[in-house]
Amino acid sequence: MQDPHPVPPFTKPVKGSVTVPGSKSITNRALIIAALADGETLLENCLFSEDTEIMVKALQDLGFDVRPTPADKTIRITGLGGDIPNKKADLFVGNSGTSARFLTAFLCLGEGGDYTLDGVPQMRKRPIADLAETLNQLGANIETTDGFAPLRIRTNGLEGGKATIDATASSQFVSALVMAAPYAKQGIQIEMANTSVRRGYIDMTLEMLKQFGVPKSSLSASDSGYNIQNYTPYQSKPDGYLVEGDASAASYFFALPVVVTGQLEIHGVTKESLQGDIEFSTRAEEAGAYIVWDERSATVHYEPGAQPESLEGSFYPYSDTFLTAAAIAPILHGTTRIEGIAHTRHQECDRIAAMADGLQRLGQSVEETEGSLTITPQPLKPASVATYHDHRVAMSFGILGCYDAFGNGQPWLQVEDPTCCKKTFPDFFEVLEKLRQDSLRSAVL
Ligand SMILES: O=C(O)C1=C[C@@H](OP(=O)(O)O)[C@@H](O)[C@H](O)C1
Ligand SMILES: C=C(OP(=O)(O)O)C(=O)O
Repeated sequence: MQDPHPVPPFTKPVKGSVTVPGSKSITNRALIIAALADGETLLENCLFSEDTEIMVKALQDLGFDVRPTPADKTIRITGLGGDIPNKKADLFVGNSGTSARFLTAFLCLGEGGDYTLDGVPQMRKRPIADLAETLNQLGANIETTDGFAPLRIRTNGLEGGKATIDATASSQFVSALVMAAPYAKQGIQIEMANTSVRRGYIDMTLEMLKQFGVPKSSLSASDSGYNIQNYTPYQSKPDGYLVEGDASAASYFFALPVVVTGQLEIHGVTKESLQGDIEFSTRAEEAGAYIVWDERSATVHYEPGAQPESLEGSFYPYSDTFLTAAAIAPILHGTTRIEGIAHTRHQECDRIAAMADGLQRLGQSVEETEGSLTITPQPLKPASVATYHDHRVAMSFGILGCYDAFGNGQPWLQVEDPTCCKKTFPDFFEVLEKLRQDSLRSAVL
């Protein structure tokens, strides 16, 4: 793929269908849970991307039998009931937050192990100290490097019991603890140090514990914390566990008709998703889209000539999608103000700064605070947009680039380092181009 990638605009309303890849959050949780269960699990509709390959490779490095078959989107994995076979391993987690946090807690369950866990330079800046501290309160032995990766983890099983966590920086800390909890000697009772935590992701984790056989009576959740009992092992799923389509990835396709008008079927999504990011569909409706839901798909309609409304308010619960909203703000009517996103300054990159930079290059008026971004549309200028190794920056601006800003069908927005979307959606730009071609063809028919 050319770098920077000139995004070819849609010159006709979108008309077609797209299937979103499997959910990253669910694939990586299911891998951890299935590795802890006793026996073989078949995971279906898995995501095959950098973040899930990192998790698969880490589990293989730990001695698990994990067999991915990308052609049919399945992964077979044999769980060992809480045992971790290899006692020494140096794990590489790239820039995958879920892998880094989930594996840290998972490793602590092993007996007699000595591990290191490290990633790319950006991972060495992403928060993990609060998780390590809480695990140490629960009997683990984790050394950080001044509060960050690389970590050294020496293991002797996890005692568990009561601990406090500050999960302001990442909800993944709590999800990591919750998934390990049934194998901690005393279970885990987590008290939240404060109430600002993105509960949707923890609810997803608790729901998956139940799907893998943990009885409801062994789990309790309240505003102040979570209590997960021990001796509630996961049940393997030899007949299959179906991973939902990725709701964060779906946000790009909920936004596309708002940008280019038309009608788009999105397959693999469900309104009753385990993933909070499905709420972006409601924001697309606020912008003027009309959505019809089916059991496993949604059809998004946007009438040519409609005036897309601006978006306002908190994206805190589903902040992976704030970038989608920010990128389409230039074509919305009025000022878009996005709040509740301070924590995204410590993710794949400083996401607020990255979006502000790209939008300014495109001629937009942008104001940022520590936790918000305000975009007032201005005439668009052709530009090349930096993506800071962040898949969501690349994909979001990819959607804006589909807008035929100058009415001549010529690319005007270039996405730098477009292959960074391999983190969660390796063929994103190919899928977008196919939709454009399909839309051209349907317009001719
Ligand atoms: O638990 C998960 O699967 C995720 C939680 C969120 O992270 P933080 O809670 O660290 O913001 C989200 O941004 C990430 O893409 C996936
Ligand atoms: C923040 C993200 O990922 P992670 O934290 O899993 O690296 C993301 O995918 O937007």
